[in-house]
Amino acid sequence: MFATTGNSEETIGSPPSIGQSSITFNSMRFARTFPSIVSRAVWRTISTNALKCKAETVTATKRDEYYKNISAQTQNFNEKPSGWNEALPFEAIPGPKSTVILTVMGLLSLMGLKTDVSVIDMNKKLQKRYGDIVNIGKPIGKRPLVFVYNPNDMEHIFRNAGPYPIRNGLEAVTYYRTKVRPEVYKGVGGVALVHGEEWFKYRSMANPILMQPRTTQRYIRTMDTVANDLVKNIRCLAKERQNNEMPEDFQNELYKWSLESVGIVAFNRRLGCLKLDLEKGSEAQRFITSVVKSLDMLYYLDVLPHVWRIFSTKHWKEYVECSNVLTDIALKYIDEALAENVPEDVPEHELSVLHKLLRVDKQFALTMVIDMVAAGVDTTGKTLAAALYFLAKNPEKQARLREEAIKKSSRTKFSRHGRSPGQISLSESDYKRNHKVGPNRYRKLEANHQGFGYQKNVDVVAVNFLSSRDSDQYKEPDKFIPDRFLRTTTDEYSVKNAHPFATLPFGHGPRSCIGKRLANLELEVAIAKICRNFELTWPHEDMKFDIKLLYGIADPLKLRVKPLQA
Ligand code: HEM
Repeated sequence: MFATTGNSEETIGSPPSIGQSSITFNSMRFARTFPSIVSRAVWRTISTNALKCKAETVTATKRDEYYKNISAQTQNFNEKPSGWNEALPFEAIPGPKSTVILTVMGLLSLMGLKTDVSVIDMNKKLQKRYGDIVNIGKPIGKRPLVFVYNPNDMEHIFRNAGPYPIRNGLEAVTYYRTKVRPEVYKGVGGVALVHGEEWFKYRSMANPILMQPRTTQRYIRTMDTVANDLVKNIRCLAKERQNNEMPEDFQNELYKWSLESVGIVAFNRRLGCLKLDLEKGSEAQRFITSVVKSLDMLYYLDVLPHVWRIFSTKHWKEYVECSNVLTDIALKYIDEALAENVPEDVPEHELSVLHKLLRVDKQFALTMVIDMVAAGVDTTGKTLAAALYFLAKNPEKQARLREEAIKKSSRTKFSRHGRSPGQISLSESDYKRNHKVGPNRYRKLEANHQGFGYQKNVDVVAVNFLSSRDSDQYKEPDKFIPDRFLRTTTDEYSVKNAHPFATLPFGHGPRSCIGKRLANLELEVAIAKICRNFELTWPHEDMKFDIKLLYGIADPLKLRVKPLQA
């Protein structure tokens, strides 16, 4: 059922079999060395959460009862919460309100010009000037926005988001699906886009398919072959170039890897993105270009004011062009999967993710796989880029990782949960904390919700990229210090001193990232392989990081890689 069209056969270095894979670098010791901010933070927050929002544990059979319970525990939105009358009106929230910066950025984007306004600096200034809760006003075409900088307020927002948390945004995608290609999407918006009962319906169908550990387990072997292909490409690039330095567009190579990885799950086939000699007009190349470009465009269409609603901007046209390519190729792959005619009596657990989605419904499968690709390429590709950069900058940490990878590779077996006994999750490590690629967390607070002391419906942006680098939360927050996540660390570096909501890389609650297990698997396999096969160095100035749609490296990733005998 798994079609291989990529260049996966050759295994670089050792070891070839999955039980002996280099993914097994996550030994117990290393796991103790590089654990566990997010997992612990998420675990703590989930387990103490008044709403008991354990999205990943919801099974198909129990989900209705589960969510009914959550609803019962949530406040009744028809009643004003206590303290409502004493709360201040929305207008009283301090802030620029005039959205001058966003409007200027929007107008420049309308003219097709790039802006050099640093989102990070802008937020630092806003917080300094107006405090922890800032009224941004109403940017063109958007709802009124409030930025929140304090983890206590973030906690309040997430805990009170109700059973169907609303994350507004991505209106351009919704518009495309409903108005530009209604004949394809037929009103099915997709789990990342819709809200309320409709979201709950899709998410309840998708959770048991995507969030179960055995789903991840099923793809370990193929993730391993994809990572081998990436390693092979890095070897070739190093050979071709002076000083073994990666080319300026190396980030694109990492996007190819992340698309190939998520593509395996979404389309149940190798897409062939990692072929080195990929022709410009080939389907795989068109697919990569469209995915990466459409995500680029979403910064202009979604983050900046929505001028595309008024004029058909250059960015909107490019977005539509890319989305058409993406939609048509996805449709073709889905039709090919449907043509496989999987007998109805094949048990659910033997099916691939795509075939499970197709068993629900073709429309649902289409939106789900496109959402997976849209949400799973940039995020994972940027996280890998940043992780490699920090490893290159920290040779002793890199050596420790390599040593463990090599030592444990031949002994560790995968557990039935699809993890090696000591396998760390990068979401639990400093890699991820350093690279909260999703810089902000969005929630809409509902009507009659008191919010944090202000009487009004508000769209709230929890500015997580600042809180997760706040020196009040983490000592020397910009330093790559994995030991701060050790359970045994009790000094002033320990994450135990930080607020659990200060860093939320995968969000929180029932609407948190549905691809989190998958992303962690992809990253763990790739980082282990790369570290075993190369010594990474960074002989340049420090990398700049910035935010567009996501947070990530802003300079070319010109890593130097010295091939090793793995
Ligand atoms: C390092 C990689 C990734 C990071 C950091 C990340 C982060 C996030 C975050 C922060 C959210 C919003 C959560 C919230 O609002 O509480 C989200 C949502 C989502 N992610 Fe991921 N993600 C990653 C990879 C993936 C992958 C590989 C997939 C593919 C399955 C994926 C699919 C989704 C989807 C479909 C949603 C929307 C869920 C919903 O609205 O119900 N993500 N992700």
